[in-house]
Amino acid sequence: MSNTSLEKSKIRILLLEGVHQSAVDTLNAAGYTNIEYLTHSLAEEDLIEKIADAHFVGIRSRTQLTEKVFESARKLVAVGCFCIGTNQVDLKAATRRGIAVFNAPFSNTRSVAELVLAQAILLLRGIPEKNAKAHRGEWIKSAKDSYEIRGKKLGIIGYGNIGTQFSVLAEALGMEVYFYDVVSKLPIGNATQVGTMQELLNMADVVSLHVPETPATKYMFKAEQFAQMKPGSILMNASRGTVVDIDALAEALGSGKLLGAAVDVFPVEPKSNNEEFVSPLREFDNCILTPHIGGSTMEAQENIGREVAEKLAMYSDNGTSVSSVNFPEVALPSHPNQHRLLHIHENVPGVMSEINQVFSENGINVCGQYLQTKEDIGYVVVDVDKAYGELALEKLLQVKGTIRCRVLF
Ligand SMILES: NC(=O)c1ccc[n+]([C@@H]2O[C@H](COP(=O)([O-])OP(=O)(O)OC[C@H]3O[C@@H](n4cnc5c(N)ncnc54)[C@H](O)[C@@H]3O)[C@@H](O)[C@H]2O)c1
Ligand SMILES: O=C(O)[C@H](O)COP(=O)(O)O
Repeated sequence: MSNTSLEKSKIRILLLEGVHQSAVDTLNAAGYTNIEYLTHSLAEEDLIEKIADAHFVGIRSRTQLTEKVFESARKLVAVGCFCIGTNQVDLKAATRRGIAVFNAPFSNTRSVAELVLAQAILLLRGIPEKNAKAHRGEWIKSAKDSYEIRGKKLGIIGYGNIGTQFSVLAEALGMEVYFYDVVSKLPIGNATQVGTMQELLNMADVVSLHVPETPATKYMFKAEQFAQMKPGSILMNASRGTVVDIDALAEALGSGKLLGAAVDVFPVEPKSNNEEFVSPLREFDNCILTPHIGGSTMEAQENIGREVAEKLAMYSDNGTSVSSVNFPEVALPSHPNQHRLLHIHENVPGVMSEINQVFSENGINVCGQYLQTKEDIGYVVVDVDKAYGELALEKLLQVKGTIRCRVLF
């Protein structure tokens, strides 16, 4: 598969799921105007049809980029996830095809941390239930099961960008913070890392999940973990819907084991705002249900739009792959008066020597060369005199192990 440098007006960009206007503005400012903008996600068949012509696609957490979808994405150069999670993308399938995947690892983390902090306060005061009842005409003026957040123990599972920010905010309100993570982490403030999840669950008044979706986190929170929680404690999940067994949570709420819960992410989420939200948790007034809006603030979305669009434009303009989640990371200078060859290949012995032979055997002077490998793939970028760009591309495409190669003018 190959690509020569396309005029920017011919580079087709498909943006889905209503990414912020800042993404469009950033791409336009970089000269990319051939943009199809949709406010919703697409069902697999429609996506397969639309993505066939796209060079770049921008998605959020809802769009599933599967092996089957990539199979039809013959022109696709890169994917921009305008969010943190990349579990909706078959990264192996993308990598095998030399498609770089980018995301926005930080921009919405503060928004999530603020939301869970607010939820912890509301749940400890029994507000969701009192509010729901008041809407139905009931008046529950009572201090029963109503607590201050000050002095309570917060247990964070997954002490990454969101977990650490929540930790700092919670300490500022007087919480005692403990965390469990598979990696040894530097505690921020006075937080304490504990050795096992059970230890955390046995002591925490509020438990909050902030892990990514991985095979190890899939249903990591089920009946066994609810049994280990303190009676009258709270569970919050703004990570991924597959992390918690929802039936076990419904059971823990139904039995009165938990004081309350807050859930922002679900194993199955409606595909659009027009679809009904179905969940066994709907019956519980002491469970805050939010439609996967942890990162949905104006600030976060605007920043994400700009950040990911910049990464896509940069990769398209000069091959820079810094902060890609699946690709060797190469930071590249501009290449005035030269042609830049971007060669993605299987990371096996012999490929680089064959690539270098292409230049020596054809008398092509190399003006700059940058190489990085990551697991199964290698990414070499070679700048040559502009007289030789086309020839070098033709020869590089014949190198055994080539996944794709394009030249930038
Ligand atoms: N609700 C939302 O709108 C929303 C918004 C942003 C992010 N998220 C979700 O939150 C997740 C966390 O975001 P982040 O920015 O803090 O990610 P991060 O990568 O910075 O942190 C994740 C932490 O989880 C830890 N971890 C991984 N596997 C674990 C396991 N099995 N047990 C314990 N700890 C484990 C990691 O070591 C890391 O410290 C994202 O992956 C995303 O799925 C949801
Ligand atoms: O991974 C993320 O950043 C969050 O789940 C937010 O996803 P969204 O962009 O679909 O709201």
